[in-house]
Amino acid sequence: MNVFQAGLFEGKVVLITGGGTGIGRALALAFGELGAMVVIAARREGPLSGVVKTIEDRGGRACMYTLDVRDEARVEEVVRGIWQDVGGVDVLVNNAGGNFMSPAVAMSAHGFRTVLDINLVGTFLMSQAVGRRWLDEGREGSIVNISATNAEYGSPLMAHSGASKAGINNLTQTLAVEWGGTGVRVNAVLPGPVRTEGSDERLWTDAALVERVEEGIPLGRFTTPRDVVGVVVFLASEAGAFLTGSLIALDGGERLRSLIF
Ligand SMILES: CCCCCCCCCCC/C=C/C(=O)SCCNC(=O)CCNC(=O)[C@H](O)C(C)(C)COP(=O)(O)OP(=O)(O)OC[C@H]1O[C@@H](n2cnc3c(N)ncnc32)[C@H](O)[C@@H]1OP(=O)(O)O
Ligand SMILES: NC(=O)C1=CN([C@@H]2O[C@H](COP(=O)(O)OP(=O)(O)OC[C@H]3O[C@@H](n4cnc5c(N)ncnc54)[C@H](OP(=O)(O)O)[C@@H]3O)[C@@H](O)[C@H]2O)C=CC1
Repeated sequence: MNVFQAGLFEGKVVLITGGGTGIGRALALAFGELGAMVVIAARREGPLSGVVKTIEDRGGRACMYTLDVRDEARVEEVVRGIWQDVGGVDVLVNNAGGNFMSPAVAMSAHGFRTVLDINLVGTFLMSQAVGRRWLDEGREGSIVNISATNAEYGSPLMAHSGASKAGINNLTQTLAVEWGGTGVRVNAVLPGPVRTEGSDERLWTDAALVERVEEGIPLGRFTTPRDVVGVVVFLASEAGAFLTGSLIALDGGERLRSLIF
């Protein structure tokens, strides 16, 4: 993004979960272009290695770890490895997420728990493993959580996702208060619907519904990964130095649709 100063994240390590696809991939490429050492982590090796190669081909620095954010022992092992390999983390983006569409009455308890575990428990485990080290070392840091607008007004057909994102918003504000004293900032970005490989496959399968929803957005289009990049980079940068516990909606006004008459 050329609105940001070249080399803005030179000397910084940015860890992005789910960095192999969609929004996470866009974030990884952007931080790479801004000079960061980019560390990406997710379950599948294939998408991760593609992103590392792209960053390196563009002259940046990146590395990857396979992990499932639900696996507490693996999260600890990976974060310990990052501290050993690249000297720690300056920015953590909790982006890994899961979702599928189902009426609440038809959703299995395991399906509900799965999404809560990936989105909310995963965000907690990653934040705790990184935050603990920041507090021990008296080191400043910034966490940006990728929440969603469905956290705020209920989430028909995505009860698990809405509940998990509401939990992420609350966790964001709790950690902002608990960790603010040592210069650790914790914020969240709440995108509206974004067309990505993961969401196209699982959520936006009804073309007529997608068109109707898009038409109702005051700014006339869905959120893009590029929109998310702009706000996350801002929050992680010096320009966001006095922001903590902020929940920033990024939806072109979509959540205000009901106000249209
Ligand atoms: C057009 C309307 C606009 C409304 C505006 C809303 C505002 C926008 C809000 C959007 C918010 C968030 C969006 C996103 O998060 S998009 C990201 C999508 N990407 C992903 O989901 C990628 C990762 N996903 C996955 O890995 C999987 O989908 C999953 C989350 C399911 C986890 O995979 P895992 O392998 O761990 O889990 P299992 O496959 O073993 O399944 C676990 C249980 O879940 C049940 N399940 C899975 N899929 C479905 C489905 N499609 N329908 C019903 N149930 C499902 C599965 O059966 C398992 O349960 P059981 O053991 O009981 O069978
Ligand atoms: N698309 C949308 O409409 C919106 C998305 N969001 C949020 O944005 C974030 C990114 O979503 P998006 O880019 O659309 O979707 P994608 O499916 O493209 O990305 C999700 C990423 O998370 C990783 N991931 C999923 N489960 C786990 C896990 N258990 N452990 C580690 N990594 C995991 C996946 O990699 P792998 O499978 O290799 O593990 C994948 O790279 C999510 O938090 C999502 O909820 C928010 C609002 C709207």
